[in-house]
Amino acid sequence: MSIEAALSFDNFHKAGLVESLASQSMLRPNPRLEQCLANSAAHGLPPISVRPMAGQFLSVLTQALGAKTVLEIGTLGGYSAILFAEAGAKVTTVEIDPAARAVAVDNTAGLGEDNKVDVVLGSGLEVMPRLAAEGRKFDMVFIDAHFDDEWEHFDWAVKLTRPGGCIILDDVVAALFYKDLVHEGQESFMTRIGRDERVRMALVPTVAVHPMVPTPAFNGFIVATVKE
Ligand SMILES: C[S@@+](CC[C@H](N)C(=O)[O-])C[C@H]1O[C@@H](n2cnc3c(N)ncnc32)[C@H](O)[C@@H]1O
Repeated sequence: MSIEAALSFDNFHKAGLVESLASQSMLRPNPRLEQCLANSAAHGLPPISVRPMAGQFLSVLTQALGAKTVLEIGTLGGYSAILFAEAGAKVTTVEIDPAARAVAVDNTAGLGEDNKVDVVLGSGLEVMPRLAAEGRKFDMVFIDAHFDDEWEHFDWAVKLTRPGGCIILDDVVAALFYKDLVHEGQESFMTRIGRDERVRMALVPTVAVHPMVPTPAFNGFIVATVKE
């Protein structure tokens, strides 16, 4: 096969197969995560937690950073919160929907003192200023709260992350398309974040299967580190 064929756009059609091959070889069985997904589905939560491979990335990142404290905005049933906790962090996770919060409390029960999950009911923009007023700082902040208030969540995340710590803003590419912000010269939450001198950052584009759409989805996240 030629290099051109190896890099062909058509290969995106096989993104699902590549992800499945990678998942089969790289992911290990995890009864707590499996139970979390089953219990979340049984309670009617939508299948929108991070995909298993993306979750594994978050887990590896937590360990690589040595993160002991993680703040998450958008808990759903607690799938990603469990990954942060199992990677060794104490997790504060914020969920606006009381029904989802109750499922997450159930799913995250029984973790140890050093990696327990505190599921706070409220919106990110209510809870983040409160945490900042308490002087809280986190090693890592993960923002995964639908396509809303990206800049505002990111701004608070910078204030709540220790110097050298890390922020992940998920679903950036999908949000840009959702809000019709993909045009030459277009101002957006991404360009605003891009001008933020408090952080260094990169957009990591992804193509992955998603249970809600039949074809592989083009998405991506911003990873940023707060300057020392
Ligand atoms: C994509 S899901 C989170 C998935 C979760 N991080 C995981 O991977 O398991 C988004 C969640 O954010 C919650 N949410 C939406 N807007 C929010 C906000 N402003 N503050 C807190 N939670 C919010 C939704 O109710 C939903 O449960």
